[in-house]
Amino acid sequence: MASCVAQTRLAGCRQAAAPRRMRLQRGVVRAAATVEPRKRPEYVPNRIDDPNYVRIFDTTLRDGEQSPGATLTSKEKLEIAKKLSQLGVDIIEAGFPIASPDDFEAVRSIAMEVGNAVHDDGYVPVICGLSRTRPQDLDRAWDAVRHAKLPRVHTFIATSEIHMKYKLHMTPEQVVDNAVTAVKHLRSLGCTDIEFSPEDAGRSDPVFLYEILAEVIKAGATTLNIPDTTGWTLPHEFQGLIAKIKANTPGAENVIISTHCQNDLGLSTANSLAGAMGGARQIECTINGIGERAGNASLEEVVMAIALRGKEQLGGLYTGVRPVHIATASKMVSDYSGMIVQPHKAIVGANAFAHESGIHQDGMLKNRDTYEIMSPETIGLARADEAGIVLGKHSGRNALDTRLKQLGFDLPKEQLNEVFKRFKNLADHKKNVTDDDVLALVTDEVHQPAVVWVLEDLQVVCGSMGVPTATVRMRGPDGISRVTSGIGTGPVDAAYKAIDSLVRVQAELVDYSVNSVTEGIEALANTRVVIRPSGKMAGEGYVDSYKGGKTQRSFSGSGADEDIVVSSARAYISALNKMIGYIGAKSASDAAAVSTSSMDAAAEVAA
Ligand SMILES: CC(=O)SCCNC(=O)CCNC(=O)[C@H](O)C(C)(C)COP(=O)(O)OP(=O)(O)OC[C@H]1O[C@@H](n2cnc3c(N)ncnc32)[C@H](O)[C@@H]1OP(=O)(O)O
Ligand SMILES: CC(C)C(=O)C(=O)O
Repeated sequence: MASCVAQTRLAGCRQAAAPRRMRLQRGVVRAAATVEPRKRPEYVPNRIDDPNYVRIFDTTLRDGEQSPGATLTSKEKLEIAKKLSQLGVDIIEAGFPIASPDDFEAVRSIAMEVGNAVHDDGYVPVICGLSRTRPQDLDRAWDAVRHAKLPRVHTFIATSEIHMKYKLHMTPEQVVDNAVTAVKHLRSLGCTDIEFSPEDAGRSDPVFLYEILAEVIKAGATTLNIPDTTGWTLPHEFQGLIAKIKANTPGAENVIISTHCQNDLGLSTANSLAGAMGGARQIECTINGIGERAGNASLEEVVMAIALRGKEQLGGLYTGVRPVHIATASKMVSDYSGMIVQPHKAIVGANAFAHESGIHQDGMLKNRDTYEIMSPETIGLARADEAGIVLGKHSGRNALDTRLKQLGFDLPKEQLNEVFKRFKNLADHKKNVTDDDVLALVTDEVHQPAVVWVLEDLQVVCGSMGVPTATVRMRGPDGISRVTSGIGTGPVDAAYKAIDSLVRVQAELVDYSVNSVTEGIEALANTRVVIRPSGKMAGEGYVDSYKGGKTQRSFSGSGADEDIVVSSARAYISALNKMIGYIGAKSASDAAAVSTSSMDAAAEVAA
């Protein structure tokens, strides 16, 4: 017989996730190594003054958001765009403005804010919006990006036989006509940085590609992006395709050729690099490789391959990206999108710098270059002891703040105080507070949607005897704290039932996962949930228009705590807050209905 009582800030009932394999502390021996970006050439849409410079076009916010299950709020998109600017990508594809009012607003605010925040060295990212060839799409896209210092519109139409015949119901002549008219339309609006993509180029007739591309160049396109939309091609084929397009398309020498490689055969990074060897000087990619179906070329893989092997093996290619921000960008995208990074993912996976077996560990202890082709510091994973700061029970605010700044987080005082409080609680139970722990706490405190409901306390009674019961105390939107209880099939279910009865919105749990942040029984638990409106709330207003009006919108949330039930509750409340915030953004009357029912429920409980 077993039973337990778990309380916030008490360690009881902790179902710690499986301890991780032993790993060596990273960066202990080796001095911090950084890959310093070289000065980027001045931005001119259709020309790059250095033949070896490759533009990095990030499409995390557009193709990345097309990942099944990923949904980003406008605020999250803005935060990610700021991070991409810090990372130094040349172009940010911020969204598909015609897709929904939300998407339009997100692209517009990124254009206004990030697209005008010029860095000290004069760099500012180009802000791009995607558009079909339809005039209303083009107008909307231009409207969304035009306030950026460097605005771009990216228009596309499919050119493979199968797409033209079955999807578009157009003849090749109609497709060429649509493409040319679209480019001319953009020119007439005043847009001078125009990207054109022949969708499904990887399966299109190359001769038809030369023809349509020559026509859009004449009409005024400045970048020709060659998408391998279905991830069909092999690296040597894709390299050949790019080289042939450059050689056979009249006017190709006056524009930039770009790659956009999907990952259906796991070849997107290889194909992108092969494309660059074929003469492409823009590579489209996403953080963590997220994207439609199996995803897109992963920015961190492309950038690090060029940084490490560009000089020797890729004819001297280089990019303007600052790899030291890769780790924080990866974490932010994973947290916001709910798309967990697999542990063995190249560059950014949890195991990417972990060494498991004896022979490897022996080699690493003798010389880290035996098994590491890059140091973790290169991508921003500097270790605490490198900086001379060991975070623990006796650390103060200054040490925590300094470490956070080294990790890329400059928190305002209030947020720092909140993180510090939780750091101290953790340090009371955990001997070594690692960077991963600190990052989990920051994510939990800072990367949260606008707070509507706050968890104040939680207690669960569970075990093999009796009914699992949870009691929660939560502060509502009116600032009043209320307490209620719920029963469930297990402690997490009971906690969620109690939360539901206070918040009173109907939501279905679609996905739930828990990971330990570090190894050991005292590890922080990191929970991620995905929820969807259900019951009466599953109506029209909550349908995800971005995904073509066909799927129900979902909301992800994450939470971290030493206590697995508390971490689960925090994740659920974060997703609920996001859902309530979205409802508020969609319709003021709906929002009022939600908060009234939330408050009514709370008042009933209080009474
Ligand atoms: C390869 C890519 O990743 S392309 C980008 C894909 N991204 C997205 O689709 C996400 C955003 N999409 C959406 O929100 C919606 O699909 C919208 C708002 C764009 C359009 O919604 P709807 O008007 O309901 O159209 P729906 O999605 O059902 O069908 C697409 C229509 O666009 C047409 N179309 C597709 N590509 C193009 C193009 N490049 N230029 C012109 N028309 C096109 C299709 O033929 C179809 O037309 P039809 O309705 O006359 O048959
Ligand atoms: C819009 C284009 C570039 C695209 O995403 C694709 O073809 O995969």
